[in-house]
Amino acid sequence: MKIKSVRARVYEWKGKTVPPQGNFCSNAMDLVYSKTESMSTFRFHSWTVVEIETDDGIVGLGNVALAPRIAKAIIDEYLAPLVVGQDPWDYEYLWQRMYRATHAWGRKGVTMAAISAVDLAIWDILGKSVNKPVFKLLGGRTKEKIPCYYSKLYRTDLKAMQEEAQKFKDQGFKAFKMRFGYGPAHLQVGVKENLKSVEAVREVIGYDNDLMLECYMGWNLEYAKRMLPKLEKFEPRWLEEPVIADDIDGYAELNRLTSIPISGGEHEFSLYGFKQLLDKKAVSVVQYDTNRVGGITAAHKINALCEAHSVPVIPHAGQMHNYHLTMSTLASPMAEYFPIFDVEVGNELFWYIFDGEPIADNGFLQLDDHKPGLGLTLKAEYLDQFNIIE
Ligand SMILES: O=C(O)[C@H](O)[C@H](O)[C@@H](O)CO
Ligand SMILES: [Mg+2]
Repeated sequence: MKIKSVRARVYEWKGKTVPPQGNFCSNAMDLVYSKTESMSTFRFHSWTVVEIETDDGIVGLGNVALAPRIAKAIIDEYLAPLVVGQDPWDYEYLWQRMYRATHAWGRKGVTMAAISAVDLAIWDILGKSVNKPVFKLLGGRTKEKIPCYYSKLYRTDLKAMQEEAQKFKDQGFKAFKMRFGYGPAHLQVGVKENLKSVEAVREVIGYDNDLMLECYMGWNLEYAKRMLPKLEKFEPRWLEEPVIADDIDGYAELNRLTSIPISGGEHEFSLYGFKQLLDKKAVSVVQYDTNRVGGITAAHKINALCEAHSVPVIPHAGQMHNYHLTMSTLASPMAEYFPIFDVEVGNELFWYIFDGEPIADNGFLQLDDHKPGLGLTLKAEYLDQFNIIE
């Protein structure tokens, strides 16, 4: 079997979007003075879809959501020529080819995200060519079904957050991730507002359910050190991305400082990036995203590294490409889950592009032992709400 063609298209959403309400989500831009709403930098309203076809007609589907137009350019210009004509079963060789050929300017960020999308499509081909789901090629079924946590609860008004938490608690979720809305720039008022939101959500979900707290790189080391002691009484399962991804020593100091596990990784890339996080004991929960970190070829290696360090892997953002990794290892106890809703920040946009994503049932996800590859197809229903760039 040989790779015959690589097609990368950008799906740009032109449909309705719900503008962020309230103090929506603390984020890395909060500390940078600007007249625009700080979260406006972090929109995922377009997505790159990669289709790789083999000479015997199998089509593998990959995707990438970081800097989609740039990712497409990198795939078209640099990565496609490296894999066309090659055997997809030589996936490690192909991965190294893409990684090393772009090493002078790649390694992390959008280049690794582009490599991830190609690698996902290759693994989709491998599964389809032997009529097995990808997780059966990685380690098989390690769970009867995958526990997942409800991930949204952006910082709107407290009553709305409580209603949202109640709605999904009633749907059987046993774990919830909420977003802080305030950081260092909001002074003591922001500290109080952050604590009020955690108290409000705990009031609804109680202490028999897990609560995770998301900072999305919006704090800094000094602010996090002030906040952590105040948060301990709420018994969070983890505090996520309290500092920017490059502040690995900051992560490590926080992770040593308190009983609250520090999590991160959705903005880290490659096996080497996670070796550094783990060697420095910078995180207690690893959250790579398989469509960013280097695809399944890289994520599978990182799962083994996390197992050796006894650090759980709970990949960022759910989605099928992550569920196969979670299903295939005991090192990954659960998955993130974004339910489908009107397009807002855009984490949920994949629901409008792909068919085949599992719907959570009573806080669990199920994968099909007999659905080959990643198990996704392209959805036709919303095509008229996308501009598609070939
Ligand atoms: O962990 C997450 O789900 C991410 O940080 C979100 O993708 C981001 O949009 C902030 O909520
Ligand atoms: Mg996050």
